[in-house]
Amino acid sequence: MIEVEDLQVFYGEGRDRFHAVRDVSFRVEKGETYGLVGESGSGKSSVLNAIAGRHSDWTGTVRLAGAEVDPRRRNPADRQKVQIVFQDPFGAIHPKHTIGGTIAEPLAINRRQNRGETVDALLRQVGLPGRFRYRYPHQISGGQRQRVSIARALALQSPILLLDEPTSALDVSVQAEILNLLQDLRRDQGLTYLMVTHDIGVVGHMCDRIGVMKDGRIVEELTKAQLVRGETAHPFTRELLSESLLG
Ligand SMILES: Nc1ncnc2c1ncn2[C@@H]1O[C@H](COP(=O)(O)OP(=O)(O)OP(=O)(O)O)[C@@H](O)[C@H]1O
Repeated sequence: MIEVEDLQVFYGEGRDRFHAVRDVSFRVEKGETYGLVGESGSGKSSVLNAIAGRHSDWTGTVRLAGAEVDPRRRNPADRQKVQIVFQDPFGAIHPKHTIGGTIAEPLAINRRQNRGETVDALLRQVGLPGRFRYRYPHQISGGQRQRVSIARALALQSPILLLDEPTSALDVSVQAEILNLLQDLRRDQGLTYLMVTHDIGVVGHMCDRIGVMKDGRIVEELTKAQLVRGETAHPFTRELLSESLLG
């Protein structure tokens, strides 16, 4: 579902040009969850934003659901292949729009019919009552807001979700609920996930494989089984895992 080859991501121009991601290649199979982990500034979000079409200064090859996409997503069909769920559900939702309006926005932009029914179905899928469509973001909890972000990301039936630290801004008590919801959705709808996380607990709960990033490169790939057995070849990964476990 996701194939990335020799991805290079840049920021800035001229003398300020910064090469943030170097020679990154990986693939994610349909139905799989692939985690990108690594210290702050290692390039995880840059990879996600390039794949999402949110940052266009990159070279390399990105194939989504079998077809190559260009950095600017000139083909409108490419814009519906991936959706992104952000860390901070409050920042991602317009404070003056109702929940129903927020979820319906991508449907309206894409001129989809039967938007009311679709919003009801999406609320149900993320475990929120239908009456929530009339509420505003400040009237619901952080966990409920993240459910709304997920509902909106599901609206166009994109086969790939990019998850950028989807639970790190939430209370510990609701983190597992959101992770369980994401797992159920992945299973029921055959979705493929690429997620960025700092949290080794989230990796253990969600990821089939991880790519460990350092200084813009993937320095090691591990399956969940290798991770659980501590079979890491790279000293940096061992350090990262022990820090996460301690933290
Ligand atoms: N808009 C930008 N302009 C300039 N440099 C940027 C920009 N965004 C990111 N960078 C730089 O690119 C590098 C990778 O950043 P990125 O946000 O991808 O890392 P990350 O691993 O996701 O970090 P974090 O876990 O803190 O989000 C960093 O050195 C960062 O300073």
